[in-house]
Amino acid sequence: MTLLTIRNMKTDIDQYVVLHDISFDVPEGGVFVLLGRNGAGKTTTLRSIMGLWKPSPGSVLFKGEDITGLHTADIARKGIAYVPENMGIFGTLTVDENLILATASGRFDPARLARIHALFPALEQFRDKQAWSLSGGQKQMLSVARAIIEPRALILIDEPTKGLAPSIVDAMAEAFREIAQTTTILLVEQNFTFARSLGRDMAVIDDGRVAHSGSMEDFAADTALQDRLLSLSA
Ligand SMILES: Nc1ncnc2c1ncn2[C@@H]1O[C@H](COP(=O)(O)OP(=O)(O)OP(=O)(O)O)[C@@H](O)[C@H]1O
Repeated sequence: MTLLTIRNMKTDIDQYVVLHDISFDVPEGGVFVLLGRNGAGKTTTLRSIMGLWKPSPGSVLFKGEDITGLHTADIARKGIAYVPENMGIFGTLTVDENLILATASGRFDPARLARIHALFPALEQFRDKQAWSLSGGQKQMLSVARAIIEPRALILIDEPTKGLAPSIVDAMAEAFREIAQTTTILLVEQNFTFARSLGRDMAVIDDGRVAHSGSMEDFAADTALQDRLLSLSA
């Protein structure tokens, strides 16, 4: 089943056309990866889905319902969470306070909190520490944990491995595999090794357009296409 359908999305920021024409389908379940060079329009695509930029024209369908133009809070209430590149956590609040703030009710579901602690043990160990004092990897884990503190159908995650050590990237990949059992992940990623280890389907954005979409398996096997679209060997 298709969970998210993007059709002919065009997004202007001030007088600039940033997204010219974006269309792709995210199937329910697993990890869908958006790849592309710096400045291609990946973050703008996530922000447009979330209603932080207003695409016009174009449409975003979530579970078949047109959510284009809805307020961001209403889009979130439909079951979509966003983990931005800057992580969006509150440095002077503790780990637990950051998680509580991400709930609608202001209370933890103990079973969900236990699952998060199993996924990211550091968040249990440092639950009373202020978030600014965490390592880069732990902050990233906290930002992902905030997105799954309540059940969601879809989480949009922007470059979670940026600046992280390889061992932390491996731990993140493990956690994402587990999360993707129950929650579809739309992942923007520059780390191709990480992306290909997780992604089932993928699309490449280039200059505000979808330059390629298909299975990750086929894309990973086509080094000429990777070089052309991502300049991986440049
Ligand atoms: N607030 C803004 N005002 C003007 N232009 C913007 C704004 N935000 C993004 N852009 C431009 O839109 C284009 C796409 O940016 P976007 O952040 O979506 O790219 P990206 O693919 O996520 O890149 P990166 O991998 O570097 O994060 C870039 O040329 C960028 O300069």
